[in-house]
Amino acid sequence: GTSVMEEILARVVAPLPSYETRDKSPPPPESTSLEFMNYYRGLEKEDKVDFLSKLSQECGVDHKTVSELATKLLDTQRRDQATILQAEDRLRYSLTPRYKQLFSHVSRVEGGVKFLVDLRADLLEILASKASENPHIRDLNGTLKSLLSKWFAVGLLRLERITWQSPCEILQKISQYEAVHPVRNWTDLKRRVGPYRRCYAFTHAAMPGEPLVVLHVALTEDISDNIQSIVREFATLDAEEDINKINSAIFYSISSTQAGLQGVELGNYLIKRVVRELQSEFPHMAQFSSLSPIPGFCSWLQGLLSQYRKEGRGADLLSEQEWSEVAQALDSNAGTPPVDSLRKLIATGEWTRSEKLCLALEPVLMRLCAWYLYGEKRRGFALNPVANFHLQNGATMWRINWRADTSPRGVANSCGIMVNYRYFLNETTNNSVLYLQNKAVAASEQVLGLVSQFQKNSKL
Ligand SMILES: CC(C)(COP(=O)(O)OP(=O)(O)O)[C@@H](O)C(=O)NCCC(N)=O
Repeated sequence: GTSVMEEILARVVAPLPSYETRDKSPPPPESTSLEFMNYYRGLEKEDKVDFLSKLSQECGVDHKTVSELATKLLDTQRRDQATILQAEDRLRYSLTPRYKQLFSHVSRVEGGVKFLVDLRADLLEILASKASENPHIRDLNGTLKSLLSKWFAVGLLRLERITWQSPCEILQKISQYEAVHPVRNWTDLKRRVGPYRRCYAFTHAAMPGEPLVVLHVALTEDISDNIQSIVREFATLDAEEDINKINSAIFYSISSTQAGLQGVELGNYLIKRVVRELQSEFPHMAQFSSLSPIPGFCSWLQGLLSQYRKEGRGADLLSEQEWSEVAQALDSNAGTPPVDSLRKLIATGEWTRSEKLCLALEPVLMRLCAWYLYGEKRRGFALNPVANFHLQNGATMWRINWRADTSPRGVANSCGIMVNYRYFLNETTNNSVLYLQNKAVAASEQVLGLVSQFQKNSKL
C-alpha cells in the first residue's frame, strides 16, 4: 500500500545534506540502494506508476528552501561579487532533487546502472501512455536522462566489431535485437557478419555483454538501391573481400536495444564512430549512405486517399492520364470510383503482381513518397521517424528507390520503396545544425524533382 511506499522512500531516499556538509556527508550504505532496487523490482506495473509518482513528488526539490534562497539572492544583488556567487551556489545546490543523489548512489552498486536504464524505460512508458498526470514525473525523467547521458558519453563507450568468432551470447543478442530486417536463421546471421559485411555495437563496462546499439553495414562498389542484394542473396562464394569492389559503406540496419537510453543519441554516435573505423580500414572509401525503410508511408497514403476522396479531389493526386492508365490496367468496370480501387490495391499489395499497374503507379507513388518524406512534418521536423533520425545526424535525403524492398513487409509498409540517406562527411555538421535550428531538409536534385512534381500535380 501507499504507507509502505512512503515508509520505504523515507528510509531509502536520504535527505539532501546541508549546504555546509554537502561534500563531507558519507553516502548511505550499499544495502540501502540494494533495498530500493529490490523493492522496486518487486512492484507490479501499476504500483510502479504510483511509486515513481511519489518518488518524483516527495523526494524531489525542497521548494520552500528554493524560494527562500531565491529571495536571498535578490537581496544580495547590490553586494560584492563573492557574496552574490555564494548566494547563487546555495540556490543551485538547493535545486538538487533528493532522488538525484539516490540515483548516484544506486549507480555505484553492481547492476545499478542497468537498473536505472530500465527504470527510465518505465518512466518513458508512463509519460507516453499518460498513465500519470503528475508534472514531477517529467522532472524525474529529465534528471535521470541527464545522468545517463553523462554515464553513457561516447568517450566511455566501447566499439565492438561482431564477427562469426564473437561469443554465441552476443551473436544471439544481435539476432534477437535486429529490428529492421529480422534475422531468419544461422545462415542469415553468418552472412551478416561475413565477407563484405560489418556489424558493430557499442558496449559499456556497466552493462557487460549487452550491445547498447547495433549497426549493420554492407561494403559495396556503389550505393545500394535495393535490400534484396544485401539480405536476400545467396552467400558470396569468396571468403575474402576484394578491396577493389569496396568503395561504399551501406548502413542497412540500426537498432538501439535499451529503451531507457532513448534520447541519448547512441545511434548517431555509433554511425559517426563506424565511419571513422571504416575510413581507417579502407582509406579510399568515399561513399557512406544508409539504405532505409520508410515505415508509415502506406498508412499515410491511405489516409491521404480517403481524405481526397471525401473532398472529391482524387483528380489532384493523379493526372487524368494516370487515372485512365490505372483504370485500364485494372480493366475495371467504370463503376468503382478510381480512388477506392487504388486504396484497395495499395492495401492488398495486389498491384505489384501486374507489370502494367507497376508501370502506371511508379511515377505516382514515387512523388507521393517524396512528399511524405520531405514535406510531411510533425512540429516542424520530418514526420517519418527514420528520416528525422538521419536528418538530425546531418545526412542528405539523397535517393528514393523504386522496387527496393519487394518483400511482403516492404510492399505493405512502403509500397516497396526505400531511401538512401547519404552522409557527405564534410556537410553533416552543417546540415545537422540547419535541420535542428531552421528545420531545413538537405535533399538531392532527384528528391527535389519528385517533390516539385507532387506540388505541380496537387496544386499545393
Ligand atoms: C534509429 C534508432 C537506432 C536511433 O537511436 P538513437 O540514435 O539512440 O536515437 P535516440 O533514441 O537517442 O533518439 C532508434 O530509434 C531505433 O532503434 N529505432 C527502431 C529501429 C529503426 N532503425 O528504426
